[in-house]
Amino acid sequence: MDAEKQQNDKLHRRGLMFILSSPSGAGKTTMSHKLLMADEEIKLSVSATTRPKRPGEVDGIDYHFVSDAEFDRMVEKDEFYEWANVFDYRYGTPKAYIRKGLKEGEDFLFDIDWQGTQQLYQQDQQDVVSVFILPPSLTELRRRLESRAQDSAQVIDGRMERARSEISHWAEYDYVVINDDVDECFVKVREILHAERMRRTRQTGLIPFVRELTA
Ligand SMILES: Nc1ncnc2c1ncn2[C@@H]1O[C@H](COP(=O)(O)OP(=O)(O)OP(=O)(O)O)[C@@H](O)[C@H]1O
Ligand SMILES: Nc1nc2c(ncn2[C@@H]2O[C@H](COP(=O)(O)O)[C@@H](O)[C@H]2O)c(=O)[nH]1
Repeated sequence: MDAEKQQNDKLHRRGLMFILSSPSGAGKTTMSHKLLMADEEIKLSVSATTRPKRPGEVDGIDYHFVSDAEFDRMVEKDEFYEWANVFDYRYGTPKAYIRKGLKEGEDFLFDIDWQGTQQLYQQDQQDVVSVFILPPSLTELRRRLESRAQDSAQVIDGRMERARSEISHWAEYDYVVINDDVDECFVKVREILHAERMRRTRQTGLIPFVRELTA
């Protein structure tokens, strides 16, 4: 067990909502997978979506793939923390699982767009940490979307058309990182998470700890 884990075990703290956003193809899914592999204390918030499954995606792991009717039902029953229309489909964060985990001090990773980020800020500002990932250039962004080879040319064109407007939201985020080299970008994302966990206001166990320390 490393020193940071020991510290976290000793001092209770509030869970945080760690958001990664970017224009499509800039690399937030790549960063999310690396973070989930490297950090056993953070869990993915699995969104519900009406978009069709891509090759290799697994229901319940990458998304909860739901019908339009099921999404309507979830909206009606107020089961989402936030939801938005993105690229002709609907995406939303189911509420129950996240609320319970946060109360217990768990951290959650969100791969959501700027609309969802704004909604989470409005509801729960103190627990949100947001990171915007920029591509090094739009040429490279298109190259990545094409090399991922999971979307049709028409879908890729649509995502490229929206890239500028997505990027225009960069200044609404707490942190901005450029994903040029995967490993360098990942180190930065991980450092942000580590530092945010140590924020005094999140470490609710500090007061009793210091009291005991100085008794
Ligand atoms: N720094 C990088 N250099 C080169 N390729 C990269 C880099 N980061 C990610 N990629 C590749 O670019 C493609 C798009 O990345 P990824 O799927 O992570 O993007 P995304 O932001 O999650 O997109 P979406 O919003 O469409 O899900 C993938 O094939 C990924 O392997
Ligand atoms: N507001 C939300 N946005 C979400 C959610 N889940 C994913 N997303 C965003 O949608 C686009 C497209 O994702 P893709 O998997 O189809 O490429 C991307 O920007 C995601 O971040 C959500 O629950 N709420």
